[in-house]
Amino acid sequence: MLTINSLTKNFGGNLAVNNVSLSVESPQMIGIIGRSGAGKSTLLRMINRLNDPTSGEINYLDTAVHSLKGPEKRAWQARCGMVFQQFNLVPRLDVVTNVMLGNLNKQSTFRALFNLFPKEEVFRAIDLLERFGIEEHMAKRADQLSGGQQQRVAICRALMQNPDMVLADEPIASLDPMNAQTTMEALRRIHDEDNKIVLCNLHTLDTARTFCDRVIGMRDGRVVFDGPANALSTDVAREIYGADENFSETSTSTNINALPSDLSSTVKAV
Ligand SMILES: Nc1ncnc2c1ncn2[C@@H]1O[C@H](COP(=O)(O)OP(=O)(O)OP(=O)(O)O)[C@@H](O)[C@H]1O
Repeated sequence: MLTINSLTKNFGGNLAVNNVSLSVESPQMIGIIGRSGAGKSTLLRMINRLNDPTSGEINYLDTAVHSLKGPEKRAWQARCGMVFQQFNLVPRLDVVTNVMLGNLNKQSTFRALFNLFPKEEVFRAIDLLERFGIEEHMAKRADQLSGGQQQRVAICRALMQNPDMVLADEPIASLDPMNAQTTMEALRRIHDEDNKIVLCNLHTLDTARTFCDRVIGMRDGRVVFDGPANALSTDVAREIYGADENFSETSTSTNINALPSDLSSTVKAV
């Protein structure tokens, strides 16, 4: 389905992504892990063409993604739903309008500016909010929601255009453990129920193990591990993170059960 060949991105001498090749043969939930600066975001941003590759190829079915330009490139970007760490919602707009903005490139800016959305789009947005358990907040301003609720709104917005795949760039990095779990469950449902590829940059190993079928480990722009989540041993993690024997997985954890017991019970009680 998705094949990446010798993909490289060079930012003025800084090799952010270095000769990466990988292939996704069927819809999978894939976690990309690695320390800060390993090239995870740049890889995702090349797949949806927010960044142009310096060299290499990205092919999806019969589309040569790496060479798309103009309207074809924008059409491709509509096929990749993006979810960002900071949600990127419009804070003063209500939740349902934020979701409908996911279809912005399919409707005129004039209509969007004046909130003139067709009824079917309003219903579709509400259906998505219902699906992820946030319909009761649909009339609130986006900035009145918690971080986890905002991230689920952002996921609904990404789904509004019925994308072929969802690319999530550190979707839980700003969330507390409870909200991180709900957000990962929502992303997993997109894979399980809609049969879509979900590619998700993550900082935490336990999240990758719990929610992903496959894990890609990046270090210094290269892929240094690509395998099933259950093959992600502590030794492999050390190799990915370039850490020594003092490396502690719990220090990267967002799992409520992996937190110190006093804090864990506080979080569970909320
Ligand atoms: N627009 C840019 N201009 C110049 N250098 C960049 C740009 N974007 C990323 N880089 C550099 O490319 C390298 C990889 O960055 P990238 O953001 O892809 O890593 P990452 O693994 O996603 O890190 P993080 O987890 O901190 O987001 C870093 O050295 C970064 O400074």
